[in-house]
Amino acid sequence: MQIMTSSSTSPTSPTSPLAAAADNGVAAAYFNFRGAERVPESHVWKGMHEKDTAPVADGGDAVPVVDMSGGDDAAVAAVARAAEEWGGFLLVGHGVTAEALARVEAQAARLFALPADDKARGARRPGGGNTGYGVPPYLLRYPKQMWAEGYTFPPPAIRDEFRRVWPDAGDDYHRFCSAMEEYDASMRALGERLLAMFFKALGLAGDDAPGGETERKIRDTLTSTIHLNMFPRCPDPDQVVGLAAHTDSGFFTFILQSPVPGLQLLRHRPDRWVTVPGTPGALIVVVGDLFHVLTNGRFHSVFHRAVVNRERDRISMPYFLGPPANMKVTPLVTAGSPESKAVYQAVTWPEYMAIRDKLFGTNISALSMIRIAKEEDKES
Ligand SMILES: C=C1C[C@]23C[C@H]1CC[C@H]2[C@@]12CCC[C@@](C)(C(=O)O1)[C@H]2[C@@H]3C(=O)O
Ligand SMILES: O=C(O)CCC(=O)C(=O)O
Ligand SMILES: [Fe+2]
Repeated sequence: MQIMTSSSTSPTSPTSPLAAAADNGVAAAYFNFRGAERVPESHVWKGMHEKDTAPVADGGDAVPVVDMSGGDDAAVAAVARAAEEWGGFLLVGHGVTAEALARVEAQAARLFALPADDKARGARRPGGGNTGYGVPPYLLRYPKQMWAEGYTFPPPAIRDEFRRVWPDAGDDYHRFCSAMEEYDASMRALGERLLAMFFKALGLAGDDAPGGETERKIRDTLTSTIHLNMFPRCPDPDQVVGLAAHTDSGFFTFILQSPVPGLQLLRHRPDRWVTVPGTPGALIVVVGDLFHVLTNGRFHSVFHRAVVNRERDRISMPYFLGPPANMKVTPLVTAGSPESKAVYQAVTWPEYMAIRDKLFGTNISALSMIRIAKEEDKES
């Protein structure tokens, strides 16, 4: 079995784009998952499945489902409850057909099925932003590797980015780009609708409502990032993790997961992982840390992770929505909110990522770091 790590590739093949990237700590070459008969030590996670407990008996572990088919207003109460109690939910009746979603997923599958050298042309580059084929920098810091391949890109860059993978810009390239553009257009439109629903749920909607100005500003400047995940089937799924537990850092994320389940949400008291069903045509919404801050803690971000499967490859396509890099995200405090003052410091997305990065490996969460202590609260 061949194990490719940054240390084993870089000295021997200095011309490989992956090696060059790895030298700069930007991307690591992936292990060759295809046909792996056992899990190498580099990918073994100990104690990963400790919190795998039986679902609580009272039906409380059924992931909330929000159905938009009866109109957005009718679903606002369900959105509010799910965002407050779970920080995540299944979204159905959203108008994007299961067939359209399956088409996009099929294109992602074709990208990952390309020969390793083709994908390597798209490797993350130093100074290339959060873009390219490879492990996002934050995840590179874990001592163990995850059982996944990933490709990250901002939608406006689709055509340029994938010329790296398909330099001939043939039919495969065009089919892939069109599918991703279609996914972008659908998710962006849905993102704006859901944003409006979130604001209604907060009691802040409407142009002359207290949040009207903010809502418009957020809607008009929303940025998006697509991250394609491929979790190959694994000979020993209990030893590995597809994607380690994390919260998303932006506002909120749509996740298209293939009918193969694997996404789990963390629930508390007792701590346990709840598997999100692979409902065809459903999208999963997870609340991110900056939305937690914006709503002053009323909606909360949710820890989630992806586990892998012995029989089938699994694809997920998170679509991250967030503010532009220069926007200070400031808690919205209104009469209806349980807190009468902001309990979080205003932060930009990059500032928040830097805090989270610094705290990596500690038990301190980045959100708690920017939480305003009650004493300070009284003084201000
Ligand atoms: C727009 C985003 C959102 C990012 C960073 C950037 C691109 C890649 C995203 C992820 C994907 C994997 C988990 C995560 C935690 C990671 O390390 O990279 C995500 C992160 C975040 O939500 O913070
Ligand atoms: O694979 C999934 O369902 C979730 C992916 C995810 O959480 C992420 O990429 O941030
Ligand atoms: Fe995530």
